[in-house]
Amino acid sequence: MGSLALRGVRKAYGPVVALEGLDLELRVGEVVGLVGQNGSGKSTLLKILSGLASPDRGEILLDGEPILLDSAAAAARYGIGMVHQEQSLIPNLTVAENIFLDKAHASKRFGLYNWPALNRAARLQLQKLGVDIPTNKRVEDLRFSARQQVEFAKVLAIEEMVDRPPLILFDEPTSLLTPDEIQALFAQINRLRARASIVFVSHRLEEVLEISDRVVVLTDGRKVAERTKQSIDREELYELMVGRQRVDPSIQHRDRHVTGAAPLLEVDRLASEPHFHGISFKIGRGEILGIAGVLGSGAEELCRALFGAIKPDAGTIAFNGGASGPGSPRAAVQLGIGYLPSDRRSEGMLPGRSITENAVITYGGQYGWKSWLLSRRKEREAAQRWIRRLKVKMDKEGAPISSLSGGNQQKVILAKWLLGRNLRLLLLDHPSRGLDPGARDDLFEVVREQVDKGLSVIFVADTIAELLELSDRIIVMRDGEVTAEFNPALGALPREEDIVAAMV
Ligand SMILES: Nc1ncnc2c1ncn2[C@@H]1O[C@H](COP(=O)(O)OP(=O)(O)OP(=O)(O)O)[C@@H](O)[C@H]1O
Repeated sequence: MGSLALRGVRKAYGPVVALEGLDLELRVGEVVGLVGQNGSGKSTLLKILSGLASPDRGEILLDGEPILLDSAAAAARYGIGMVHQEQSLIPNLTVAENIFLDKAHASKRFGLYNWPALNRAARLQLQKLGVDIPTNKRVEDLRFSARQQVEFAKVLAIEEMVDRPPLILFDEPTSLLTPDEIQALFAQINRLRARASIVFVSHRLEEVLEISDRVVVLTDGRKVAERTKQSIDREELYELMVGRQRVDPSIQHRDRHVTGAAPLLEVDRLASEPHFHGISFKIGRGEILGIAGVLGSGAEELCRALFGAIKPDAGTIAFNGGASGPGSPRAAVQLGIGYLPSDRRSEGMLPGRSITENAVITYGGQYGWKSWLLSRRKEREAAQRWIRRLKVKMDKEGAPISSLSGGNQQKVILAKWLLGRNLRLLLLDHPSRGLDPGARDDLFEVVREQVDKGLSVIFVADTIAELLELSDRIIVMRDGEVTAEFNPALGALPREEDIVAAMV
């Protein structure tokens, strides 16, 4: 049995202290759940453990001996590997190549692959997970969940390289998986548990409590609680993290009323092959339409089409009484349509620019151009109001957006849309992905408040619980078609299993 320990670890980025005085023990046979608000230091800790960042102070001990983790290769030599949230696979290489990509493997001679040996070795890795994926298939041709298993197998291949039990780090591994796929992942983690130490980072507290033996809570870079799974429940964990009690959202839902039936948007037999076809629905002013669908259901592309980013092949979009929907994102913005994409990093932000610049980028100029200084000041003040309201954790507004933690970047991108004075329809594609549970509740509160003032929202949900919590109406999509429609605003809350049945 071995153990890895952090002692007094500190890490700062300029004036921002990301981790302070952190002591943590990771033992073989144990899953440690790591939770904390956005910006509390979780990613920084994972980076330190995987050799991607070095602590400023403190030490890392392996079986009591100090070790230096100054690169990913050094971490791999000690048996440490990370299953990344955004997968690290190379799409046009085969499964086998990806599994052994960064490892010197015996199946490579004189720079050339011995393909049979490589495929055999890859099959062995996949067998450890109990999965059967063709090892000569290119990764781009696999479903997302299969790609994640390859990612997992790639990390597990570290096991053969070292003579000690591995430490496997999972960074929000479930956010793109279906409930069944999550259970399959948990079964694999359970199988692995006996011969590895595992760190599981997630904002989904139920899942953390299900899979972890011990839960560690970080606040502002410090460990504020460490509990065994038996000694804590979801509510207490939420309170420890967020610093307040959770309000039951179902009560808020009952209090909401749909403000008007006049349709703001009418979609009729809309199609964009191969993504979706025959999609028809209406959404009224002040209404929240939730869309359920797994990856590949077409829900994401539908949002893009409503924002004018994908041209439909057939059907019509009538917005606000107009005959046609937006022909381009620019036209969408002018019509009062906002869109929070699920891939915020590549589509939603300008990484080199400051937090404020990112917030005002879309609606710059909405206070007029006459008095330039006055308008800019109003713009900034409006941005600052939203940034405060959404509790963006930052050093200063002039800092680059890329210096924020993932969840806080997301809040800024959301603020960018909320700034729009003529915003009528907001398309939210997985808005809570990456947000901590408190931030997620704050976001939903903001959405409800804006909807009460007449904003309409289309929202592709991360989980069914969220869908039920926020939506007035729900449509379910599968393989590009609407397979079911539910109407919780009329009082009948659909059953979770009915929604799932229409999804998969
Ligand atoms: N490269 C960087 N430059 C400046 N500050 C940084 C940098 N990376 C992280 N930080 C800061 O360190 C703190 C911790 O960030 P970290 O990404 O570890 O948080 P997190 O808990 O993973 O958040 P999230 O849940 O949003 O992913 C934050 O205040 C963040 O702004």
